[in-house]
Amino acid sequence: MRPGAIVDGSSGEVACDHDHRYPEGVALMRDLGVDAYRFSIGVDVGIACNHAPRGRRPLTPSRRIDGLRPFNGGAAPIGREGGTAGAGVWGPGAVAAAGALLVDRWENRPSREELVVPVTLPSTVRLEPGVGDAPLVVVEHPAATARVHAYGAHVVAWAPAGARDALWLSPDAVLAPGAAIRGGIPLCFPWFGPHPDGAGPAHGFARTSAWRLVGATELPDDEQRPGGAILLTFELTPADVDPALAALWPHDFTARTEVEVGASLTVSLTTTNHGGEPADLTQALHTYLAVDDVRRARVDGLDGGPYLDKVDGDARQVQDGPVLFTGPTDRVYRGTSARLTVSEPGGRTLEVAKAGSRTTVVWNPWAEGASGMRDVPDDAWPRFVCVEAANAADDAVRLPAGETQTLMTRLTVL
Ligand SMILES: O=P(O)(O)OC[C@H]1O[C@H](O)[C@H](O)[C@@H](O)[C@@H]1O
Repeated sequence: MRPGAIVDGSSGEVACDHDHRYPEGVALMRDLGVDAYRFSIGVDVGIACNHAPRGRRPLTPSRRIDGLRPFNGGAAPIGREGGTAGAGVWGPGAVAAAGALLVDRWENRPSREELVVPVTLPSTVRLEPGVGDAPLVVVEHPAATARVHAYGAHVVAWAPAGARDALWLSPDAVLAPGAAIRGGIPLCFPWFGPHPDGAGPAHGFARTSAWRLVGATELPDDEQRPGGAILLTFELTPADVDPALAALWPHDFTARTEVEVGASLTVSLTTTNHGGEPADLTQALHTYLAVDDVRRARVDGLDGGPYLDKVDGDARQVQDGPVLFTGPTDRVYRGTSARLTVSEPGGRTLEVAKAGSRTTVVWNPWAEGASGMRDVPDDAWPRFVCVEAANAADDAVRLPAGETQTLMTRLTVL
């Protein structure tokens, strides 16, 4: 379309954006006096809107749409259990109910205040502008400093007192809604790697969703935590997730991320399945460890472990000795539970401990892989190695209805 041909400057670039523009759409329908509207409604909308997810305001009874069903009948009501998604021709009552639903969804969208539930921040914690409306939580505690984005519940920096940062964050990391932050500890959830049907983005929706900060607490100096620590807690429910992405994993869940900032950094991801069916998931705490030069680094603790070699067509291999880096490395070690160390000659040693994890992923893209990544400078790939506590591939998790599961990793500079 010729630029400038439309008076208000619109172009054909966005042909249909109902998801973002539904308030205008509903208003337009009202102005036009239409009495029927053909559309489809997804289970995720039913889940997100027809009951109050934990931590969110309940819908007012007049706006609930229990029993909403297509005119042609046959589809079950969309209720708390999920029900049946349907498409059909809807009558005036349904249009009014759907309009109310859309308005409710809009009115119930997380506000800046909801993304920071009123928690009393310890004096060593402050909020700074982060990504979109989701703040950056800055911790400056005598035991350690850290920076954690509520967007993705993503730790981007952690340095124990007197030490340099143990995590690598790309200087070209994109900090914008919709983008995954390159570096730190991205949370890969509820799937790791490509979406099982190829329908969604890599590594799930957790890393591109705005989590709610629901707690910031000072933990005492004791034997377990010398020097004390700060515990940050973030939560995510389907209502916090872009509905198009939430629909790709249609389960009613609460995910809770706890970040303990102290002499060690502990990150845990706890998932509760509130639905009536088991939920299948894969996941990773995709830790980018800072190293001086990955070509001189070694990972100990995986000797003898079977792995899938993703740079060799998922060939099944067995680790012999420490992991050394001589080219693109992308390995999924199976059945691992041991503590690992990452070290360099004359450099520091990082310990990576974990719990609730059967898989360890070790990754570095090397020059050829990094050259295709716009958020990694060409000369930056030697500066990190990813050692990821995960449950993936053959170690996927089936979370039964009503149950809770936790994946945890703990970093310590030795
Ligand atoms: O670029 P991303 O989507 O963040 O993924 C980065 C990497 O994550 C994991 O380590 C996978 O095993 C790799 O195959 C993938 O390339």
